[in-house]
Amino acid sequence: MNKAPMLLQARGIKKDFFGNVVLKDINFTLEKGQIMGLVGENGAGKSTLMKILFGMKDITETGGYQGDIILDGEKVHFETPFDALAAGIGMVHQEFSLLPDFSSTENIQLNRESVNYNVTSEIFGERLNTLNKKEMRKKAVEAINKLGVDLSPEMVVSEMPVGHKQFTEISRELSREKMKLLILDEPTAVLTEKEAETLLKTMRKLADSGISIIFITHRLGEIMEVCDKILVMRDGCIISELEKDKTNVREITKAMVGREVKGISENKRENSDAPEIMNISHLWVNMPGEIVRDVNLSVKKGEILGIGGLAGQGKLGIPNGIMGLYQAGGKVIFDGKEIQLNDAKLCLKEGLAFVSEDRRGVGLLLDESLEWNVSFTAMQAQDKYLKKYFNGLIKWRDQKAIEEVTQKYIDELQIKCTSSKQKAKELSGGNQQKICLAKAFALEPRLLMVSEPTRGIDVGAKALVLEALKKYNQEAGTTIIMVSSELEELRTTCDRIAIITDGKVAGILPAHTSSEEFGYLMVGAKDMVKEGEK
Ligand SMILES: Nc1ncnc2c1ncn2[C@@H]1O[C@H](COP(=O)(O)OP(=O)(O)OP(=O)(O)O)[C@@H](O)[C@H]1O
Repeated sequence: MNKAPMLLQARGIKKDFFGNVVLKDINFTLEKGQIMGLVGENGAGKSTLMKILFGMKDITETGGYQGDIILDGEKVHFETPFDALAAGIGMVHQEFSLLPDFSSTENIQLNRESVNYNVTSEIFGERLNTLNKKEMRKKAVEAINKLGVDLSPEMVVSEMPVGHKQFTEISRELSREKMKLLILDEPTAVLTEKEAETLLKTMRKLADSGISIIFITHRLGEIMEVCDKILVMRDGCIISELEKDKTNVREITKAMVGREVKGISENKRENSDAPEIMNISHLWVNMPGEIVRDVNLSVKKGEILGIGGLAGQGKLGIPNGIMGLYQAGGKVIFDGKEIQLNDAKLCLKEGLAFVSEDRRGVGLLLDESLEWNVSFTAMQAQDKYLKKYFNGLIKWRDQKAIEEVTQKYIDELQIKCTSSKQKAKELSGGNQQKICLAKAFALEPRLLMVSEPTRGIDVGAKALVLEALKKYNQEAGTTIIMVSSELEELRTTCDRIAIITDGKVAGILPAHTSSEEFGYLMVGAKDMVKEGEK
């Protein structure tokens, strides 16, 4: 068989951020129509390498890079994403680069019309009036159809659940003409299994039409399903290059972390006699795409209660509603006292904490240090990590306490950073997720809600994060409500799992119940379930 022509070659790529070397000597080639998987632990350097290929300002503003990139036989050096776009490279980033106040159609079409990558909404607003909206909608719908998903072209980005935002990003790239290379940085992290499957199929179609794809994901099953070859990165180097047909998930994992990865120990606790700590009755939450209609739940003190279900059924709406991030109604009683809904600050004061699934949107203060991120909410809501003078009249940051608590969680969660003073935006995605957890732990809540806690976390660190939640639950006695789209992760971490369908509780089963039974609840076949409370 003839080898496909080469599209891309990277030769001796090196990158440091102010002396911190994050890419050492990267060499690889990519053929036309080939899908290359890029895997590695959190902080291995995957996103940095892709940002170089796409001419991102994080790279140009930090001294550029060394080495050569050859595209279609010509040496290229992109100073801005526009240079990369003009050369036929598209990229879907880990963080969304959408305009929140505009619809999917506008986002899909505007970025390709735009002349300035970071152009403000005001300018877009004016431009919008002069554009042919009917034509734009038609093209956006074409791109959405290419992807094969159920996405409303009219929905405004700020009201979309994360999965829809991701599809808008991908549709935007698909609407570009003359695309040669598509870079997808963890595109499936915010998608459900079914949505991810759709995306993988589209990727295969695109590759068959001659477009090359670089695909970063922590879900190794997806790598095996769709890639032709796999590059494994560790600590800024390429550790191995594997052909899909000659490798397996175990070998890839071992290459990534340099050791065999231990599974997560199973939770076999049954504490049915524990008293109730939270009672949720007739809860409704107006979270677009994750509407909660009528949820009734009793949470037991000291347990880890899992909340699962298919995307769009309302599981994400529950913690978001209780914590006041979306409009909610109904009654929530916590430790004998009714929680005032729609007031996030009051919830924090009552001893509730929430790690959102939307890490960048509500999770982090990106321009601030890790110390500030970990301690800020506790300082603001609970007067923690403050020194008080004159009977509390004057409060001042307790720098030593702040440093200590941040360092404690950097060690426990193995957060990869240069120091606790580093800015949050400089951390890799997975390590940012760990900071979100540290921030919640630092609040020492009586009840902690976590939503998609392992999103973007590598296979090695996943067990670490789940074990950290269990340890925190056992040692501090904190009750945890964990929302996740990964049933297996719920089954190994929780005591009981409630499945949400159509905005209501379809049933609650002990975590050790078989996946099949949970599956029945998810698809509304309650009658098929044998055991549990239903
Ligand atoms: N703007 C920046 N300034 C300083 N350091 C940075 C910056 N961007 C990334 N880094 C560092 O470069 C290293 C590699 O990060 P990168 O985001 O490439 O990792 P990754 O492999 O994509 O990880 P993840 O799987 O968690 O997304 C990390 O140690 C990170 O802290």
